[in-house]
Amino acid sequence: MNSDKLAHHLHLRARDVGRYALLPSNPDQVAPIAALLDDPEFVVRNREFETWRGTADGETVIVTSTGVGGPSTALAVEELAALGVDTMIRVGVSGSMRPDVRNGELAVLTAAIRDEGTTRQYLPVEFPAVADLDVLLALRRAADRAGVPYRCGPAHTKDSYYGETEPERMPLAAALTERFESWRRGGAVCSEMETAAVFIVGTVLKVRTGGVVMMWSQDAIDTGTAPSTDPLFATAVDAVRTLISGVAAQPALGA
Ligand SMILES: O=P(O)(O)O[C@H]1O[C@H](CO)[C@@H](O)[C@H]1O
Ligand SMILES: O=c1cc[nH]c(=O)[nH]1
Repeated sequence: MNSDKLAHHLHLRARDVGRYALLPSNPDQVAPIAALLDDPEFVVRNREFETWRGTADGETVIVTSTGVGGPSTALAVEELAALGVDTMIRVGVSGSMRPDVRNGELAVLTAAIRDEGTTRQYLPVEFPAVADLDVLLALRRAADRAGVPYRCGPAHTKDSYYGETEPERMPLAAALTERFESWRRGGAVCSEMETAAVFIVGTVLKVRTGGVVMMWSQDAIDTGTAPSTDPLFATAVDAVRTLISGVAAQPALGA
């Protein structure tokens, strides 16, 4: 993309970004994540897309919010890739799908169940939504170093938050419950709303993607007692630093 051309939704230009992006969905999480980089600075905000920039080992890293769900996430990944970003990590919060997970554990995401609509406009649903191996390994290393409990596995990505958290009040209650149980029995770790879009759009555009989320219990969400996201943010930034330090050995897909 011409460095002067303004990305339609993100309001970024190619000169604003580098190769690396961290992607929370929540704009409120952008500044605290950027604060863990060197020389953080606000860049721009348009709609739900707020961007800050910092550096790690002298490399530019941006933090951009994607908004909730597949449609806005897909266009963020599209516009960032067009600007030259080739490595993107989803950072967020999810519900847990395993009874033995404690509130506040992290999930390093190997893949995503495409229980949403956006990615079906990119690839047939049989195509797997998977993380890039180098990004995945950097995230797992960072989670180890953070010293917090974590799981690795697939996320369930859906379009309807309340269809997941309150399926009983939906006309499709029986089907939703049965499908959710099948994801759980198949080994899904957590449920959230963006990872499938990050992985599939990233695959199509040949950029490296990964994801890490903190799992909050429904009770913690309902009572406003959710644990601090500090270990989540530290893990994501540490993973980017690892990728940057090994950058020569890890070319982007298709490079
Ligand atoms: O906390 P974030 O990262 O926004 O993630 C989860 O929370 C939102 C729903 O409340 C969805 O975006 C879901 O993916
Ligand atoms: O259960 C949850 C919690 C957070 N975000 C989700 O999408 N689901």
